[in-house]
Amino acid sequence: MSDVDPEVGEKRRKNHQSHGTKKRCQGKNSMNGEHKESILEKRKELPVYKARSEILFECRRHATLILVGETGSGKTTQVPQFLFDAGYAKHGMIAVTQPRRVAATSVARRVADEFGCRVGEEVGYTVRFEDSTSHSTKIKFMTDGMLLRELMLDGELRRYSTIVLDEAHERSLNTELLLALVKRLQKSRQESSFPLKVVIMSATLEAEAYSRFFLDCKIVKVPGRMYPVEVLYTPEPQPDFLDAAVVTCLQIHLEEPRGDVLCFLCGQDQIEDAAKVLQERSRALPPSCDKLMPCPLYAALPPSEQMHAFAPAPEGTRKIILATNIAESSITIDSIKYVVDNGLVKARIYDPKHDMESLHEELQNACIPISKAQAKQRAGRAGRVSSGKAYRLYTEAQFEELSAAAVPEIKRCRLSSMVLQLFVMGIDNLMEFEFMDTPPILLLTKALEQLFLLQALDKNKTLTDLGRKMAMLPLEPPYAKLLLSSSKFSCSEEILTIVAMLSVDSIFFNPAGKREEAARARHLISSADGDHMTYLKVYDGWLKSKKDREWCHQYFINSRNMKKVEDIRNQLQGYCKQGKIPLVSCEQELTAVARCLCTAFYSNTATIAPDGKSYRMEVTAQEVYLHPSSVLFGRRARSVVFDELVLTSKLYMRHCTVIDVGWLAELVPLLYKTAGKS
Ligand SMILES: Nc1ncnc2c1ncn2[C@@H]1O[C@H](COP(=O)(O)OP(=O)(O)OP(=O)(O)O)[C@@H](O)[C@H]1O
Repeated sequence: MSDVDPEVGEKRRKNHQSHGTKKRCQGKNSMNGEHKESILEKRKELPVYKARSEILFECRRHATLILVGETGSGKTTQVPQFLFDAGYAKHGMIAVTQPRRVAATSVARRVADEFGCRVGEEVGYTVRFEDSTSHSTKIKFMTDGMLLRELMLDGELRRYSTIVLDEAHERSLNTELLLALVKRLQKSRQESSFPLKVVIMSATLEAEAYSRFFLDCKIVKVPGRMYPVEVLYTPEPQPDFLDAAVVTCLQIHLEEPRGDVLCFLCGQDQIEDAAKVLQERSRALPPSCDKLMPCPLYAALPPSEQMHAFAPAPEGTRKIILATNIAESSITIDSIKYVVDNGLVKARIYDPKHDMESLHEELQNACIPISKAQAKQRAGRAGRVSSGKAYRLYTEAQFEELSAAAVPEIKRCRLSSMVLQLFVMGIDNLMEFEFMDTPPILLLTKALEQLFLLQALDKNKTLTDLGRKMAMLPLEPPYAKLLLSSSKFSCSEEILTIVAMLSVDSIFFNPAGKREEAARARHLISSADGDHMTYLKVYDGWLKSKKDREWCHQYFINSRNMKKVEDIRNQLQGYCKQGKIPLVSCEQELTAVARCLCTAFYSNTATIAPDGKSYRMEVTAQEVYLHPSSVLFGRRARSVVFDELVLTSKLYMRHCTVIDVGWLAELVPLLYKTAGKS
């Protein structure tokens, strides 16, 4: 493979295009000469473009390359095109992984535009439930979860000549697993006639640690950034981040020159609250002032609505994008000039000892401080097409106290899903498997134990048929087991609804000032059998109302989330059909649903204590409480099964359903007989 001169690269591309489909020249995205020239001019200004020869030179010499360059310097958009121009896509595709779907889809659009094709032609993307690639695709953006899925089906990944792991500083379980598996795959392919090229990229990565893991591979550091970003801190710590964020956005709107704002908040609830407050306060703005347009951006938002954040605002309007950390890395929204950073991120931390997720602060604001690397990434969303400002809603001293990088998920999350994926790939000796950061033994043991009790592994720690099927579903193992067992209990239609309902943030509104009214309305639609059965009633009621917004309003139900539920339900139904899981309904025989829940959430069962308030878990005798949001709260149900245990001020059971403990020995003999509870 030879390095190519940039102009030659352009020529090669032109030639390549002339062999392509006629559609490209006729399609919407075919570029006129002026647009093409201006894009090429902009590309040439990027720091990464200037380092092109060096990058390709080192790429040729080394199997693995680590590339570090400032945010916005051009890593994501340029490097895949350099590799293409240098011929790396001749014998296989170039895969570029992204931690999130919004990044994969938006970056693919930009690169397709620069490349001069339509998305899905030479440049495409694959994210969960959406594949925009074709036979002509050479550069494929994808979430790291999708590449893992492909690895499970084809362990050699022979369709790819090159894998670019972008935003590798984000140590999610998926990135972690990919780093380890790609290293392993590279070793096995090195000996074949089809070696695998690996490029690892980020603006904020501890390059030396990654280099050590990849056998002291080459690090290329690209100097320079596009435009300066001025960082401003608050003089005092902020007691209320939501209020501080709203006030800062309004201040920017009143005092700063044109340019959109990207404001980081924790989760959908905060975003919706902030959008409402901004909407209300903007009515009091002087008529001479530009209009203000709040624009939510979070993972649960349908992709078509997420795209509003990327579209230009109407003339005379300033867009305020209210986003979770899905907008933290990789994406460019070209109009962003100001970033407001609350310094927090929603995070769950798993406690293996008690087998529960602990949430920090109160449930609604389950946030932990971000790392310095994340703060840098957030600020880096400005300064990409012009200079910008980052308003940090914390003091400089608080910034200095932040850890350099986030704790990798492999050290703090439930690992059962990851372990199951490894087993499907034939990797069952976890102690010898080379992770970049070794997971704590307790987390691994808990994962193995959970998979055994879910019958995904047998007593010899061998993957079962059920385990293999579970791994193919895009769900955490207990939910996958729930769905796979449901036809045996003749309630797959009901379980599909429940799993879809549990996949969205919350379907109930609980607005401040109207809490009692909301509770009364919820009571009218609740089921005395518990939360899961209430979800069934709500979904049924919503369908019968013909998805009426007024009906949702009456019961304080989030109609947008209900649509999301329907969407997820349809997708899961598709998986059931593929996996030949019969779709059957138990009609009104809801005991079947409760029994099915026990098989998946086998250890999450509890019985009321003599005080009539607390509960004792059946297996561990741990003291737990019904969460106040449960419809069973205050109803003194005798025994319950629940799907989540969370620690706030007490240990709370969330999503609870009434059961008969007598079922357990029959349904989960592996646990209840050995625990002497039968
Ligand atoms: N959609 C877009 N509209 C306008 N300009 C864009 C767009 N996408 C990218 N750019 C330009 O290309 C530059 C490089 O973006 P790119 O995503 O490749 O940078 P990066 O180095 O990967 O950044 P990060 O580390 O933040 O992911 C941006 O700074 C911007 O100038």
